[in-house]
Amino acid sequence: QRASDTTLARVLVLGTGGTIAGQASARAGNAYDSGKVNSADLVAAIPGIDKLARISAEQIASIGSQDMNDKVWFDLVKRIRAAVDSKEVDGVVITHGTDTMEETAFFLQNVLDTDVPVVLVGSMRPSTAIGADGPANLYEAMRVASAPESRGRGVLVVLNDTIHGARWVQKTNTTSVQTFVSPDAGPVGYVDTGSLRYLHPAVPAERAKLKLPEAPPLPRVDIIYSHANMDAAPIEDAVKRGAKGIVLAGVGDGNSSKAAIDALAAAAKQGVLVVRSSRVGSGFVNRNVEVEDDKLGFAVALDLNPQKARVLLQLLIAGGITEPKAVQQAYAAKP
Ligand SMILES: NC(=O)C[C@H](N)C(=O)O
Repeated sequence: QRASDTTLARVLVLGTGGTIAGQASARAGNAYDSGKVNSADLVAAIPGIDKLARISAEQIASIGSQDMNDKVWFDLVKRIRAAVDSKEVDGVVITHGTDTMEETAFFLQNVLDTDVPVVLVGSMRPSTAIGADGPANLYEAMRVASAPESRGRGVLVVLNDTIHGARWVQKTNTTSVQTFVSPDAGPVGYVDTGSLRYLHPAVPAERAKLKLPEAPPLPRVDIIYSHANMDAAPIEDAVKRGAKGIVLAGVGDGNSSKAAIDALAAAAKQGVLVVRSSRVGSGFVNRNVEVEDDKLGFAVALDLNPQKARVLLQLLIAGGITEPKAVQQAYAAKP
């Protein structure tokens, strides 16, 4: 960081861990431990990144994103809001594991109310790997976060030269560096070390304007995975353990066996909010096609996959929403 660089954007890097901060382990040839390198060291190792922005780095957590949790989410929101409110930043980069990156991105999108670019970045190979993808991804995320044309696009995910929107992005491959895709919408743009291209102009976000409770945890919402020969037990168990909402990761267009649908209807009657989504990985779940949503009191997740549908339902319940109709409206919004 040089004093003469005051024309450069100010970007705050918030580290949470993940493979991008991973280090090789002796367990196996390709083994590693997530979240070992802090974000300041990740940035310092990238030649030329200081020419993109005036960078400050802080550590919020050091975890694999399989351990991502409400506390880290609330801490991220608090720090980002403080930075935005005090006008100390022009952009934010969050280093994050890829496993639950889409959930964190979607959560932040629903609760942050700012035009400042917030960009999540990770990697599929640890920092010590041959051909580590983290440095290029982080460089590109910095480019995106520091660019004025990234303003007003909501929360973004950058990996492998591609920029995705929080609503649409999902991890689709267990190991490939080309793991993130947006099956129902396509990416919002492309970035490499020399260029940044958005495919469409920024449209003002229809924000869900969801109010976060003062402190974690968010209400309990369970995802129930549907399959052949499905009985009612997993749904009845979820109700017994106090789930306030159930997201069905249904077969096909968000469907399940008669026993499971009956159990969901019984849960809905007791005031548990039920949202049907699909385990398929792309496409919309529409209302009343094979399931009588109006009659049974269900909402459908539309394009949201089960893990994102869960986050939204948690936020809605936390915000005091109790009616399936109001739930349905929130799923239709495009924050
Ligand atoms: N590629 C990765 O980042 C996977 C890792 N388990 C994580 O999500 O933290």
